[in-house]
Amino acid sequence: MSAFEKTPGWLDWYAGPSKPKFQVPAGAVDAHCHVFGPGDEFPFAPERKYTPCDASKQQLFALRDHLGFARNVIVQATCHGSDNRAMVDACKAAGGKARGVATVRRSVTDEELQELHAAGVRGVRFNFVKRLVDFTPKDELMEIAGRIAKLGWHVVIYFEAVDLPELWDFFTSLPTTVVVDHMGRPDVSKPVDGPEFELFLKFMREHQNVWSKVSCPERLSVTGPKALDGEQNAYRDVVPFARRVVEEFPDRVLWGTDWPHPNLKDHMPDDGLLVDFIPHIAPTAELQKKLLVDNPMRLYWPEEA
Ligand SMILES: O=C(O)c1cc(C(=O)O)oc(=O)c1
Repeated sequence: MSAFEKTPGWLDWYAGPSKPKFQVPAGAVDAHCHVFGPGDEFPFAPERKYTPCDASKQQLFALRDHLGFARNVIVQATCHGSDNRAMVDACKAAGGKARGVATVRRSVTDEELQELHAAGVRGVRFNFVKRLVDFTPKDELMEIAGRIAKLGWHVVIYFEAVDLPELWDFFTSLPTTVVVDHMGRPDVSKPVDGPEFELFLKFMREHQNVWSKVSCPERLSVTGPKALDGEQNAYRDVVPFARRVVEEFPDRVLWGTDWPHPNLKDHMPDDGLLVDFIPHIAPTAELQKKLLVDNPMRLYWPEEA
């Protein structure tokens, strides 16, 4: 028994995912996933907004192998706050097959940043989703960005589409590569060529340093169908949005499972079927290789790319 009690209604990750029908290209990277604890070994942060189930590094690596991926990028989950130990432990255990994205505070020392770098961390995450984190002043974030820029790291940003106008000036002054989580969470019930998503495309078009993860259809979809029971055409309403980004910015897109899928309320997807979503948004072998191999390798393993 864990000392932690899960948030009421918490959905655990899907056990026994199917084998994807879509075979990912050799060397593919799952560029957005997390580990949770285990809480008894790596306690969740006191300031967390949710308490998840455990999702260990061994379980993550088993999923990687099952789905046919070669590597992972493990993103610090907000339930661990700025205590990066679980993520760092997973990166170290992966034997070079994982990189990390950390959460740090202004008080982080240069020595600590160097240790994170040695463990495989190549970026920091700034989170603006109000249900997940407390507000951090922008001057603190900008100071952190300036420091990590010197290490060659990038900034990952997570925000809701409605907040992009207000955050625009801050985002466009960041001195690093900037990677947007989950396409900036578009409202996919709005038109793909409407003003809200057009602003996001403009953000990428006018700023060559901005990349996007075309991930999380299971989070963004309104009408489904869900990636369950062998469904090969899951989350159809998200396809036009993700495909648009992949086709317009083929060299600045990443894909990830988002396993273990924190805070899903409706259903937990079969991760094998999530992989089968990829050819719908990246329809050619060339786009698939850029999305799954070339782009993440350039960003996270430039010495091997
Ligand atoms: O939408 C979310 O709830 C969510 C949460 C986290 C996190 O807690 O770190 O990460 C994600 O990529 C997505």
